[in-house]
Amino acid sequence: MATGRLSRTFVRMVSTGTPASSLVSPKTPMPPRAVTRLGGGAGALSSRRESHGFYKDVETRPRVLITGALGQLGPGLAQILRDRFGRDNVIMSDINKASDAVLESGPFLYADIMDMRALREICVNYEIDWLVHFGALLSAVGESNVPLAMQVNIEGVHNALEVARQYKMKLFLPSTIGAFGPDSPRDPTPDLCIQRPRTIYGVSKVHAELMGEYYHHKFGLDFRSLRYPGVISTDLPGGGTTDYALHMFHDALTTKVHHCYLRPDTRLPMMYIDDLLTATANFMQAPDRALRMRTYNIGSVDFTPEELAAEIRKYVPDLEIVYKPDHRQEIADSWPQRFSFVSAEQDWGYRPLYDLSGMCEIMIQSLLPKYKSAGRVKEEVKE
Ligand SMILES: NC(=O)C1=CN([C@@H]2O[C@H](COP(=O)(O)OP(=O)(O)OC[C@H]3O[C@@H](n4cnc5c(N)ncnc54)[C@H](O)[C@@H]3O)[C@@H](O)[C@H]2O)C=CC1
Ligand SMILES: CC(=O)[C@H](N)C(=O)O
Repeated sequence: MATGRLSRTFVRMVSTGTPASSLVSPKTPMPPRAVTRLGGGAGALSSRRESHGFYKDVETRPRVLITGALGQLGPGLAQILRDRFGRDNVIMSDINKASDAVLESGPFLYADIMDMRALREICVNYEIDWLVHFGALLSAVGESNVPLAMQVNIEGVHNALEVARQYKMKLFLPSTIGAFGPDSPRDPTPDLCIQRPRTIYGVSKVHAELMGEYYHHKFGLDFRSLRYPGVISTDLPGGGTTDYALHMFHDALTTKVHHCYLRPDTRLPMMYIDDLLTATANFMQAPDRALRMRTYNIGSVDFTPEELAAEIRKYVPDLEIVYKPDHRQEIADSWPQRFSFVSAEQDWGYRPLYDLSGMCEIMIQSLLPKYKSAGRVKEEVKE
């Protein structure tokens, strides 16, 4: 069948609500772990692992499902895991419609994390070994819709935990600097300290950390979590408090004016996406014996809006920042200013590569050609 025809069929299946587990991009039929040795046609996915004959590959080539994979972090993590475990062993899923680029890149499914039956079906039918649970509402969006944030960030986590327990999968779900609050030590914030966050996002993440650790101790679930700082990437973020930093890069290259919703001296921990995704993949692969804890802080730099602006002005000297703090200021004021990640360094060899100037350099280098080709770069930028 022609790809174009299959593609339209896929879109129709999504929009008419066909059960999640039956939706695989036909552009990317999902073969078993190692098609070459199976010798069957692509797409001849069996529900019985022994028919693949690759039991021992579970360690080195696990099959991974990523929920909420269409956000800021999912596509990048899918890419890294596909490089390590094979394209078809990493299935992206979300409740949003995937772009052509995502559909071309590997298997994609519709999966709502609130739909427990569909999650079960996917995990059984596609023999999922590792569940990466990214589906969530971030801090600013969460505050504007608390009931939905409670559903997605709390009930969704319950579903992920239960599915992972029932089918003996490894579960990774990220936590955040937002899991700390104004009573936590903020400079630096260690792994273990008082956690009394003031946002529904933070509360739900502390809940996820504690529930994951409880499932680990009670049921032996291989639960792992990293507390991420604000993530800097060329892809735009999904509604958090740290988002200003990404928008500042985009505004610098286009309008040269950034309206900042935080005060100029608001310090927050941040890191570049490549460091974060590599760390996540390494942490998931780290031997269990190396982990003294199930939840670790990671990070690399911390800066304020005025420090970031000063660094970006090395490329765009006339960048103007207009400060107009809003409700997100209160959230930022309750979060860590500097993050301690010595335990991650000691236990499983965490090593970030990008400092503030390296991060700015790669962001400008990556964004500039895109904006130039779109004819949106306002004037000369120092490369
Ligand atoms: N991006 C960041 O700076 C940080 C992210 N994190 C965590 O990393 C994870 C991924 O973050 P991002 O990619 O930035 O988030 P994002 O907001 O960009 O994407 C979240 C995705 O979840 C999906 N989603 C929402 N409701 C869903 C549902 N019911 N079922 C399935 N999917 C659903 C959305 O469609 C969206 O594609 C989240 O758990 C977040 O809390 C933690 C700290 C920092
Ligand atoms: C740090 C985060 O968890 C996220 N970027 C947010 O600002 O909500």
